[in-house]
Amino acid sequence: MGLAVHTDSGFFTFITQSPVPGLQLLRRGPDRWVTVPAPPGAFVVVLGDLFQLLTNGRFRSAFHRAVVNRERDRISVPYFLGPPADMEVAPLASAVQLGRKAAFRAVTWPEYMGVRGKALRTDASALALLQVAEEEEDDGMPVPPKN
Ligand SMILES: O=C(O)CCC(=O)C(=O)O
Ligand SMILES: [Fe+2]
Repeated sequence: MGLAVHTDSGFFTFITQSPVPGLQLLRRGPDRWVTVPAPPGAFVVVLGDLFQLLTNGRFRSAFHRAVVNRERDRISVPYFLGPPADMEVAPLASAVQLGRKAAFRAVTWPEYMGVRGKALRTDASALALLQVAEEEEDDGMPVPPKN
């Protein structure tokens, strides 16, 4: 089973993989897929959308995908770390520059998942739907690449 390009929802994802690589991260400018090595015992840490929201866009969630091959089985175990379900996540005051507005509205993780479902149906990104002002590094909301 492979996985189409996406960002994760929580703060961080910790992924451990069998020795068959398949996880790929998108590097920007120019866009290219980079295969993440899978040394035994290693965990890959992926930043998710709620971390981007929390840091007001200072840290960006990473587009990634998983590719598989017919020759060798690949197993990966992701652990999704995020806030408790009833906790509202909003941009940290210390991440918003003086005189600027928070770029995103506050959401809980379950509320974010609802927005993400809506985003999937409309081809938008969940973070774009939660955005209320421009991000500080104003190079626009990243657009997911085509697979
Ligand atoms: O299979 C992998 O290494 C990635 C899994 C993943 O991206 C996810 O479950 O969100
Ligand atoms: Fe993922």
